[in-house]
Amino acid sequence: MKKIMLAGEPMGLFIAKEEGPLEAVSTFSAAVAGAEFNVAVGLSRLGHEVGYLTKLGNDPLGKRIVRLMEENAIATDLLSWTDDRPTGFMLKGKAKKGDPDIFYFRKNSAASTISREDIDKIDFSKYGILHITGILPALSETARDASFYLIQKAKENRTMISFDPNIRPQLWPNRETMVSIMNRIAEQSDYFLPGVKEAEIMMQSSSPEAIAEYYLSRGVKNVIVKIGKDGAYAANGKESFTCPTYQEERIVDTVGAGDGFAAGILSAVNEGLSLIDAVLRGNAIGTMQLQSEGDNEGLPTRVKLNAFMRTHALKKTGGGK
Ligand SMILES: Nc1ncnc2c1ncn2[C@@H]1O[C@H](COP(=O)(O)OP(=O)(O)OP(=O)(O)O)[C@@H](O)[C@H]1O
Ligand SMILES: O=C(O)C(=O)C[C@H](O)[C@H](O)CO
Repeated sequence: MKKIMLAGEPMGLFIAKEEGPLEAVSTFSAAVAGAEFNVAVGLSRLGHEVGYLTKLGNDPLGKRIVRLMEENAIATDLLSWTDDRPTGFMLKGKAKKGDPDIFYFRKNSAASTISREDIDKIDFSKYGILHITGILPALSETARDASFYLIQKAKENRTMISFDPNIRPQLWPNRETMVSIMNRIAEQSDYFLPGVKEAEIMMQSSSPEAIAEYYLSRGVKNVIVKIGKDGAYAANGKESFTCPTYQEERIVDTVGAGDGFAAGILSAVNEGLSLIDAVLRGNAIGTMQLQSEGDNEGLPTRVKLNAFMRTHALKKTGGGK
């Protein structure tokens, strides 16, 4: 099996220990966030070799992130350091229900300086899949240029491209630029993994079938639309189906479910599993991730994943997210 490459920004994460507005919280616990970081952790826990292209500030948060990468067996050879910029961080609230409040401190961060020079030294022949999200191109002009350069290099080396839009409007100058860049990247992907609400922002339909048809007709090989508690809809031009997700015991924090889902899909693709088995695994890990507070602590080892899939029933569908 080839390695999987992730590219993006890991951040310090401070999670509120009590409910209420972020400015009133008195106790936070420290962890690490980052959409691509979460996917890297998920893949590595399942035994896949992962490389993570990023840039860290030479500061305590950067050191915390690299320590967590090492603890999770994520290769650090694509990582670089800078003394001039800080590692970004974010605050996350504790929600009674639904998505928690978040606030970023990441403008001009170390990772926002990722550029072509960081990519030129990579030997793409070792990597079977490149996974990126819509966060990297939102970080800065150089990071946006680097995102397209990564895609170009991946294509030249026949490395498959997986793209999760992870739409973060607060990081973009305006909606029009965001949608146009997202669509330019999506159309070049082999695996496109939007949430149904994200796809609606990108192509104005909330019908999973219409979303898949739209991107397949533009050359995407596999479209897998995440539909929250209704699981996911997948299509690749040969087959299409809706796959229910698993019954959860309790939802602790909704953040990171999509990243867990991506780890499930990419691990299965790298292992040569069928589309339906990939989506079942994506659904299982997405559901497992909902049941823990951090953005990546709920991501399972293979033993835990197999036990979860064996002992949990599939949910009955209906009623949207
Ligand atoms: N309420 C739920 N019950 C069971 N499984 C869920 C629930 N919500 C999400 N999931 C699982 O997690 C997957 C990803 O969740 P979702 O559709 O919310 O993706 P997303 O919008 O990318 O998430 P996020 O960006 O918040 O991480 C779903 O496809 C599903 O398998
Ligand atoms: O919101 C972001 O930019 C992050 O990368 C932090 C979180 O870990 C991520 O949103 C989870 O998908």
